[in-house]
Amino acid sequence: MDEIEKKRKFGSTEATKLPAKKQKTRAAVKKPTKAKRSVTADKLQWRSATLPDMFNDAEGFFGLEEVDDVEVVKLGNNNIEFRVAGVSTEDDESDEFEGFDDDLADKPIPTQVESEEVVDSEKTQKKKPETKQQQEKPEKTKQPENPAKTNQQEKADAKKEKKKTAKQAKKDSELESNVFAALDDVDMAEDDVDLSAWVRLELSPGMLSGLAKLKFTKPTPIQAATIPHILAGNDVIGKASTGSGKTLAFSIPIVEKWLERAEADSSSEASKGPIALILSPTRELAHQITDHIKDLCEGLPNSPFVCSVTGGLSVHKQQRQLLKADIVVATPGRLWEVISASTEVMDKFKTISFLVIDEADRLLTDGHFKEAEDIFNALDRIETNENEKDQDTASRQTLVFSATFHKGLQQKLAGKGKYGLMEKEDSMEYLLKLNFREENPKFVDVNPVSQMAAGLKEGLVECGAMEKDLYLYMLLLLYPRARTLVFTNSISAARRITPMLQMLNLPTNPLHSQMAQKARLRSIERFTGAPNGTASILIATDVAARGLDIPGVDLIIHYHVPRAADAYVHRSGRTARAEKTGLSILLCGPEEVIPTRRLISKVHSQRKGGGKHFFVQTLDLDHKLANRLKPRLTLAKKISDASLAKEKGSKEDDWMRNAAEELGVDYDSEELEKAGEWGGRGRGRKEKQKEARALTKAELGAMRAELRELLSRRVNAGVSEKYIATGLVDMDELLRDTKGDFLGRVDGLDVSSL
Ligand SMILES: Nc1ncnc2c1ncn2[C@@H]1O[C@H](COP(=O)(O)OP(=O)(O)OP(=O)(O)O)[C@@H](O)[C@H]1O
Repeated sequence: MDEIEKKRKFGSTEATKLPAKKQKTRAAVKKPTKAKRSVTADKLQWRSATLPDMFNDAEGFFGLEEVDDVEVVKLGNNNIEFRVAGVSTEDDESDEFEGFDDDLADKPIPTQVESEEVVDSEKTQKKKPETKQQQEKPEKTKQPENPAKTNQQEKADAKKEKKKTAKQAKKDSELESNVFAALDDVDMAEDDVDLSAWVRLELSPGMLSGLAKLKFTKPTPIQAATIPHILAGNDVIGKASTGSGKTLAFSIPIVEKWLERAEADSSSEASKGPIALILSPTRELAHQITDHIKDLCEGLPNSPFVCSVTGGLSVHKQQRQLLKADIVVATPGRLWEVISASTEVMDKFKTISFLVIDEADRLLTDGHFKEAEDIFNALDRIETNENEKDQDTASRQTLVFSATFHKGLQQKLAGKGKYGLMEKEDSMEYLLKLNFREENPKFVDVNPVSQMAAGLKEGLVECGAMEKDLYLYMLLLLYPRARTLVFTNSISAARRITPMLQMLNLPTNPLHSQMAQKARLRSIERFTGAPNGTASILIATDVAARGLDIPGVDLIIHYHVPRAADAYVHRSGRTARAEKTGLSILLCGPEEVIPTRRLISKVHSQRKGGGKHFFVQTLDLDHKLANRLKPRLTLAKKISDASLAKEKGSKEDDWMRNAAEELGVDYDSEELEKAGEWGGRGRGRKEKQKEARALTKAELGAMRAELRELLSRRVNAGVSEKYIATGLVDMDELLRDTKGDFLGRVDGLDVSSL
């Protein structure tokens, strides 16, 4: 950017009037020491411009590129020409860009012909560097003026050449040994990975090297249990806890089959149509699955074209991509929109060998099923047409995966076949909407006892209804180096909590479905971008609950108790993934105690045995400390609420002003309010909003200053002689010596009595 800025500046007319010193330098380099050749813009050495963080170049959106050492010459007819340094034997002093030529700026612009002539003469001078053979060949036509001198010269030249060749050879051999060393490193890295645990699955060598590159030394239990069935051609329903590698459980066999197909059809260049369609309930998850498959295929000599079809790109573009796709990962709504608009695209799907439904219990219920059903029906239709016969069962394989399935699935699916299932109304009737190829899909449940990841610890904090913000703040202080995901049940709560925590100097980002896609990606990026060991907080709704594999999440806080048990399982599953550990804490208000007990008993029902079982530990936070933190929290809340209310108010004002204009009446917000706009339900809240809006800039400024002062003051944590100084102190450290007064006399929640 700097370079470009510099060039732009020099290119302007003011820039031509350089200070005397600069003019002098320019005069010195003006001697043509290095010939330049003309090239087209696409031949220049463009590279991506690094944007300052504030521009947040999500997805390379700005797409800016920069280039160095290029002279831009104005030609006639508004044309410009790019000149770069050609091969030169002269010294390199002129390499530094010294601005545009004064002559060019001051002189009339040359005509097209003149400038072309210049370029041509340069071209002829500089043409290609001579080959070694040409250099060695003596020029027959030219007679030497002084043979003795020429002889000497030739000797010197030959010596120079020999030296140059030796130097080059040395350089080459160094380069070669470096390259081989690097390759050895890669081989070593792959050799180091013991893949014997994968052998039983009989995967191809290409696939094994892909897994070695990912450093996955052994299959996870769900992979070991399902891959052989999928490779054998069975329909599979796979259940395994969150973060247990379900994505690769279906992706490895799909890519294996694609490799087989590609080898068999190596004669044909054109895509035969996709081999697999993978459906996912959210965009983020679809992109994540796509990336995961791409990572797996990275080292393959021949890899499939994986294409995600979600909102965000134009329908036409996605249709074009679908025509050449080998594996399609899609959200149902968008896919249906894209394929139902083109029979050509729709027809491509008759080659599907695998239909995968990830997060099946969510995708086949909720509001998603209508579009998913349209897709299934269309797939059945084109397959039937293709085979020109009525079909009861699909010829494609159906693979269904999730960490949670409705209660009763285990007994009902295991070995009883789908017809047995149909009779039971409370069973997985949504699975029966799928046209399985087999009567008995293989049901694989690798965690029949617990749905929760093995490395997960669960805790609960009981607090007053109005104290949730305070206890959330305390927990965040307690884990000051954690990557924490806080779940709320509503978008408005996520919107409110984010600025409040930001006011308290905590690095917080929001994530909910009313944010634009780019802002969502940016939030996740910022959340994950914080260096390890530093605080990073994401306040999210359940849009982030399913499937997201955000690396290194340490702590989940349920600000609201989730409305359903499966949401609790999936939210908590964003931590303790891939055999790591993590903590999930529920903030439980008085009105949430009964639903919480019900929820925990449901989630841990399989683990229930005789006696007391404390799967969720109650954490007793220090109320004295809470009281000391209250003033800063209250102030932060007031300031952020005021900012939100002002923002909301000005939007409402705009809306009312527009409405009044359309009606042709005068706008008077007071009048309209009196006329009932603020009355009725939620009046108290509206009153508060009104108060918050009424705060002046000066009042807000004073509150900010007070908060700053509070945050800089130390708070006596009541633990030995140590203090909380700012929002970012290691409370773990503080608590290390305590006798349990803070983290508490740990009482378990007795699920056996539920
Ligand atoms: N064989 C393996 N060895 C080590 N890590 C693995 C292996 N397979 C997958 N992983 C890693 O485990 C993590 C979790 O995998 P994945 O996202 O597929 O989990 P999941 O079971 O689909 O979880 P969820 O139910 O939350 O969607 C990923 O980071 C993935 O790269």
